[in-house]
Amino acid sequence: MTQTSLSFLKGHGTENDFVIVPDPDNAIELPATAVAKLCDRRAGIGGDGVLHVVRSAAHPEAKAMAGEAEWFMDYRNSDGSIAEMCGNGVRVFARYLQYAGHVEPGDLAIATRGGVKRVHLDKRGDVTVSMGRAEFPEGEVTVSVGDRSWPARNVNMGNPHAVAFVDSLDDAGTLYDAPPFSPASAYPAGVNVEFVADRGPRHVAMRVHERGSGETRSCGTGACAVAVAAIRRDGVDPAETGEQVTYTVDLPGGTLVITEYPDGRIDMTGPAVIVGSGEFDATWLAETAFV
Ligand SMILES: N[C@@H](CCC[C@H](N)C(=O)O)C(=O)O
Repeated sequence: MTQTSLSFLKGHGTENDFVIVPDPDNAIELPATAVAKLCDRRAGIGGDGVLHVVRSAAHPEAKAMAGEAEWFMDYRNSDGSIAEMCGNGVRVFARYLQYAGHVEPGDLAIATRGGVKRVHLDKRGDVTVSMGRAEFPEGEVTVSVGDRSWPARNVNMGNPHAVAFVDSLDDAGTLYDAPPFSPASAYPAGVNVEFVADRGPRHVAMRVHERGSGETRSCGTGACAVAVAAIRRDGVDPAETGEQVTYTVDLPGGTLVITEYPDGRIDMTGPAVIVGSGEFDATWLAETAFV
């Protein structure tokens, strides 16, 4: 069925920005070309990705989670590719549910491809997400910029990350292109690459090149990957010390606070903002070929 009217919202979390498309009954499909057009900053609304808001019961990938979480975050990168998880996206998604009157501030659960995420929504300002546990797949990885290379920590936060500690964030260069990594077989489905510099005790700064979106001003899963990599580098792994540990992660678009607990659970706290809302023009919509 061709879509003749559709509304959208625009939101961001530490300037990782999203086009939000409410579609409770999962009535539209989002081909990669349509997502890329929505995210185009000149010919579309513009964003690092799309948050397609669907009731879990109405989406084949989320049905099994419907008993636990009413809403499913169907996340897409700006090139139209599908990702397992988006940490900033899930905070903005929660803020949207409040904005639309679907939930009250407090505790809620959101279904994602990375499983059900528990969220605590302050009335305004911050949202905390329980991000689950990091995994550290085996294997040495190297990332490069020009003729310089760094060893990178392989971290999986539901989605893949390569975390490289550098002296200066300028070492990452322009980040127009995805930094090459080796071995080439390390990330068959691509990877998000983080460059990290120290700012003080338990305080780091990072830049990220996101799979499917390019350099963004923030990445929530990336900030978690960076924090757990820094925690292990600094020898304060909560599983060993028995103490929870909190790191502050500065990104170009703001600051995220990450806590890891002795059982490996990770909480991420940061802002989530709804900027505004609108209706797509019917002609633009028809040309954009939503299915
Ligand atoms: N910006 C997101 C991550 C989005 C997905 C990522 N680009 C991928 O393909 O894995 C975040 O805030 O976590």
